[in-house]
Amino acid sequence: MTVIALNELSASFNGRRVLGPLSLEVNAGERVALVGKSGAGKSTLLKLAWEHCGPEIALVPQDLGLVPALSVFHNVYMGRVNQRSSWYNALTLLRPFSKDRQAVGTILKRLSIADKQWSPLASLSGGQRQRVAIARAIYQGAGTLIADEPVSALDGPLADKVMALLNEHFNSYLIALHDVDLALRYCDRIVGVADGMIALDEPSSRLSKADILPLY
Ligand SMILES: Nc1ncnc2c1ncn2[C@@H]1O[C@H](COP(=O)(O)OP(=O)(O)OP(=O)(O)O)[C@@H](O)[C@H]1O
Repeated sequence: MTVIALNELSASFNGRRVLGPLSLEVNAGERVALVGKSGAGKSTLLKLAWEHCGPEIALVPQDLGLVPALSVFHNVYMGRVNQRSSWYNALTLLRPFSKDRQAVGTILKRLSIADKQWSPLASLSGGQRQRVAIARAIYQGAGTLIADEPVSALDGPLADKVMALLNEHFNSYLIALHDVDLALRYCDRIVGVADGMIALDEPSSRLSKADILPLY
């Protein structure tokens, strides 16, 4: 089964083509890293992919899409806001139900930010905010994830921990990663983008770092 299917996709800004035309499929069970240098077109590709295939696919956008005025809990809860009735959401805004507090707390604990559950998002660091956006995606409960550099603000051991958690929660994903070692370690397939086109598409098991570095 295909979970992400893009057919002859292209994108232009101000009359300049920055992506495609390209086609890309991600099958259920495939964890795909999108790699390539800055400006290659990865974010544009991910945005279009989510527009074509969302909203049942979880998303971690590059700008995270969090609400600074809300608590960490409520930002994570947003992952399920469309799955709940409006009265349930209104009550949650005032006084969250204990089962939701627990479920969110468990995810935050795995991301080493359980102590921040009731902090305003605005008081968090960049790396902590990134983990809140990841928690929201996990809480959504979708099987597939699209994420744009979701661990870019995390140090080495934490980035490893978070990638392992994503592999635990998502059966399939398409994730832009600038860290080639992480891509090779956690993803089954590497798709390289250069000048808005797919320049590499291989199983990770057939690639070494040296095969990917020419894309940069
Ligand atoms: N809103 C926009 N208006 C004009 N040009 C844009 C816009 N967004 C992206 N571009 C251009 O499209 C091209 C691809 O950008 P994109 O953000 O997709 O690259 P990227 O590979 O994700 O880069 P990075 O790794 O730095 O995030 C770049 O040349 C960029 O300048």
